[in-house]
Amino acid sequence: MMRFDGQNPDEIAQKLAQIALEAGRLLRGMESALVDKRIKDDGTPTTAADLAAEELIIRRLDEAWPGVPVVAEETSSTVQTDDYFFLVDPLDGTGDFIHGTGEYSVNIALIQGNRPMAAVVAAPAMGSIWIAGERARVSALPDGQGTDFNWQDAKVRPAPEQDLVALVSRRHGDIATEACLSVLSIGTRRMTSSALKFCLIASGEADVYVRCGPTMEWDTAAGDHILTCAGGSVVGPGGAPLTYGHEEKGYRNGPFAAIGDTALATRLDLPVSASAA
Ligand SMILES: Nc1ncnc2c1ncn2[C@@H]1O[C@H](COP(=O)(O)O)[C@@H](OP(=O)(O)O)[C@H]1O
Ligand SMILES: [Mg+2]
Repeated sequence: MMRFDGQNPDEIAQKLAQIALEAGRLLRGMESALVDKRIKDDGTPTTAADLAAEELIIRRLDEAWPGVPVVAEETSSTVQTDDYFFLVDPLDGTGDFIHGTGEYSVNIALIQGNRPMAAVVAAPAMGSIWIAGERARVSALPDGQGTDFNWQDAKVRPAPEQDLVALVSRRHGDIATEACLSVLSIGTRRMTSSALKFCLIASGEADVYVRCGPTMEWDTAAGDHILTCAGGSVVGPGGAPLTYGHEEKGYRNGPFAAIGDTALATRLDLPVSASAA
């Protein structure tokens, strides 16, 4: 298998950005097509766009890094992970893609062991992209057929004493998440879909995102790495970082909190397991 020893994580992240840019253009081109959706076993929708973007990303990853396993949303059950593997959500926020809010993203993370080492989250319809290798950076997505990014460092902000900005899922809420948020002094709640929630915290535009309902590893790995490299953290119950590659759990995450200011961790009280959908 292809090894990554000695490869610079920031250069890997830049290559991932090119792949996400191409996948994002494909998705934008399919936005106005009549969306024929199918409801999966977990109750979430999938479309031809999810499948087309996933197929493209897997092909490009295999060209760049032959033989590295790719665990992707639509085909995860057929893949065996290794020391290194990719986690891919080709279209995170499929519901938003269908409803036209533009709040969907392309998420790709390279995992080494059980933690991410390089990642991209692109939000094609919002025109923004975030990457992280060792440092987190953000750029506008190039227009037309352009390929030039304008990378700037992404950095979290210190949490204000009061009036925190919390991001909450537009489509999935649960009582445990509300209970956890109620102990923080939240001033503004902003509904946002997909991995954009991690990235807005990484860019210092929000403070906290708590999720106790079900999510999958490909929903969180890339955003987790970007936020962590921007100075924040993503923690599970007890304050431990999330770990990835849990095939035995069907790649399901437990509850987690994504925070910009790591001092917020002591104020959180997450339940031990994820709540029902
Ligand atoms: N019952 C369930 N089981 C597993 N994952 C679920 C789920 N309900 C929602 N999700 C996850 O939540 C993601 C959407 O989160 P949000 O509402 O914050 O955008 C979905 O991503 P996809 O749209 O990629 O399927 C899906 O993976
Ligand atoms: Mg997703």
